[in-house]
Amino acid sequence: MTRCRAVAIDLDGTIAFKDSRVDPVCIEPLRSLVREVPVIIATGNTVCYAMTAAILIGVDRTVIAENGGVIKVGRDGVEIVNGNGEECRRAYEILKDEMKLEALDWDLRKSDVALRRNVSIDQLSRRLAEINPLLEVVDSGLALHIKDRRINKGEALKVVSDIIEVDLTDFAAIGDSDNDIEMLEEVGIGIAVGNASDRLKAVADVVVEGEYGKGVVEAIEILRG
Ligand SMILES: O=C(O)COP(=O)(O)O
Ligand SMILES: [Mg+2]
Repeated sequence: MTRCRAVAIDLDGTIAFKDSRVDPVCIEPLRSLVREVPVIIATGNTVCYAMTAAILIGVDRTVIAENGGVIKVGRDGVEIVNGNGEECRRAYEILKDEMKLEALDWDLRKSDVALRRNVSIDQLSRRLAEINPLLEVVDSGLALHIKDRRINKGEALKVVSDIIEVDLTDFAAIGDSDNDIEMLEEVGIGIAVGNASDRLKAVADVVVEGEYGKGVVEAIEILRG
């Protein structure tokens, strides 16, 4: 028995190391958990990446991608795209030469713009505010993301919670970075892994000692009570 009715889990920096290789220690525990409750990947990465990861890891095939900008409900189900992708791309085009920005997965993204982490987030945030105050930058630890301020993993989780008919207060969420803040704030139990950012640890209900997959294993043990 688990203390929650569903789990939302971040991918990079949580299930996977910083170089994107999955930490194998958490795979069997996740496969065992998904036999009890839905386990939903919520990532800043693209939707095709999220879906492939979900299938290979063996968790739920409803996924949240692009920091909540894309929700895919089952492998062959509907895809919900939110956020002002056009404005994000416009801001990138304006700033790319000036700030030497390098876009990642440009052709695969439908909502936000992901960037290599080679620029100062403060500087980029300041310039972005001048161009379009409705946009913001968030750091996933893997990439910087230019995104619509209204979009985040927490908002997307509200949509998923309606679809799967599980209250947000009955969800647990596990993550490592600033792009997980809203998700951890929205749910009943927010858990930060040991390698999490200070800002995420500050909003978490529980901070586990283990890093990456070991942290996920510890979080699952806590959820089992
Ligand atoms: O920035 C990304 O693409 C991935 O980030 P996340 O899986 O840790 O949310
Ligand atoms: Mg992460």
